Amino acid sequence: MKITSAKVIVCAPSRNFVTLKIETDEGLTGIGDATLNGRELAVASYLTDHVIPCLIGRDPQQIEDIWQYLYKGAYWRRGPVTMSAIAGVDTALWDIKAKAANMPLYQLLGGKSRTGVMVYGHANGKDIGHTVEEVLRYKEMGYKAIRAQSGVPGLEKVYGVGRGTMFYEPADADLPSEHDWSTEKYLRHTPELFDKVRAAVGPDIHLLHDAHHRLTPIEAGRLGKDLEPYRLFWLEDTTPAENQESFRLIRQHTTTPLAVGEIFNTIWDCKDLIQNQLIDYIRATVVHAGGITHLRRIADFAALYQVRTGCHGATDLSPVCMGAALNFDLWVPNFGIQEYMRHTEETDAVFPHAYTFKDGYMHPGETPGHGVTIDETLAAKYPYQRAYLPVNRLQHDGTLCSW
Ligand SMILES: O=C(O)C(=O)C[C@H](O)[C@H](O)CO
Ligand SMILES: [Mg+2]
Repeated sequence: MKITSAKVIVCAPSRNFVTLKIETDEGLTGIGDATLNGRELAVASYLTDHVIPCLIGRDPQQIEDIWQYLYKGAYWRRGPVTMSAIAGVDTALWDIKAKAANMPLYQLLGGKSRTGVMVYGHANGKDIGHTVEEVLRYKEMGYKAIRAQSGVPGLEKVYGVGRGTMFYEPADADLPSEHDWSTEKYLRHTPELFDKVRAAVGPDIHLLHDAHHRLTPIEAGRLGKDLEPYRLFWLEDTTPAENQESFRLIRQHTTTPLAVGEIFNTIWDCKDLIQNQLIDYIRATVVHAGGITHLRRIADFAALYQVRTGCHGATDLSPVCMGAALNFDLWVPNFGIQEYMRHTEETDAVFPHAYTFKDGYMHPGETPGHGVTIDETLAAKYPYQRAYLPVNRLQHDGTLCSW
């Protein structure tokens, strides 16, 4: 088999997505997600200008060799743009291989290890009362695991709390919007939020929370300790993880399970975190961590240290990534949980998919490949629209801090 052509499709059905489509001389095609929120066109150019010319004529069945060729062959390794581009290629190649085998991708990976993929949904409210209502609404919809985020008194805009309740979308402006931040207000408010949420939802629902990189390690330790009575499934991204060693300080202070890694792009970003057992869940995902080929490597390494997977699954990861991730999740032995933030109807129409949700669990479906396609005619009706993630400033003096 040979790759005869490949193209990048950029479209914005409610938000921007970058999709790579690969065609072969045997009529099989595959698609991969290569979306990098707020930097989409950089990946599109990387693919079109630098990767696609190297793919033509290659055998799409040699997935590992093509992965190594793109990773080592660029000389410039790692980084979100490079690794999202490689992920787009890798996902499309796994799609083709599974179609050629006439199997859903999870079968090719080794078959299913569970009956369904437990997912967590996002309950967001403007205040504690509203968040409690939303958590109960998610419980009613069948979710077994729910992330709770709430507005903080005295802060105007807070990560995780959007305008709508089902489709929170942080990339909301054609220049970055500005949020304000106060760690003191957040740390006062969050234990009270979980006190109320846990009392309302009962002991059996898994609760999660995302601190979105805003705390120092010692503040993170304090928050983890304050949340211990509410038995969280995980506390995510408490502090930026460039310095992997800093998680040791958090660990020394709390038994609340820790998750990190949605912005990681290779195994090197989490090597120390995993081998020192400083985290419990690794959030790396198909699209930003080099595709199925590399994510599988991270998960196998994590398994040695009893670290489980918890793939990122916000709306900026396209249904193509979701389909690939669900096939991965159904197979991976050390699975923990999968994030599931529903896409809008417009997005779902552009990306018809085989995956389904029922009673808190998802299934990738039985369609050969990863089970997601793209309607190119419909996609063309939604041209790219520049959209940035917000920036954050300390409320008291305007210092730029992590968003
Ligand atoms: O879903 C999450 O946990 C996030 O933190 C979402 C991120 O803010 C989003 O994917 C950024 O593009
Ligand atoms: Mg997050």
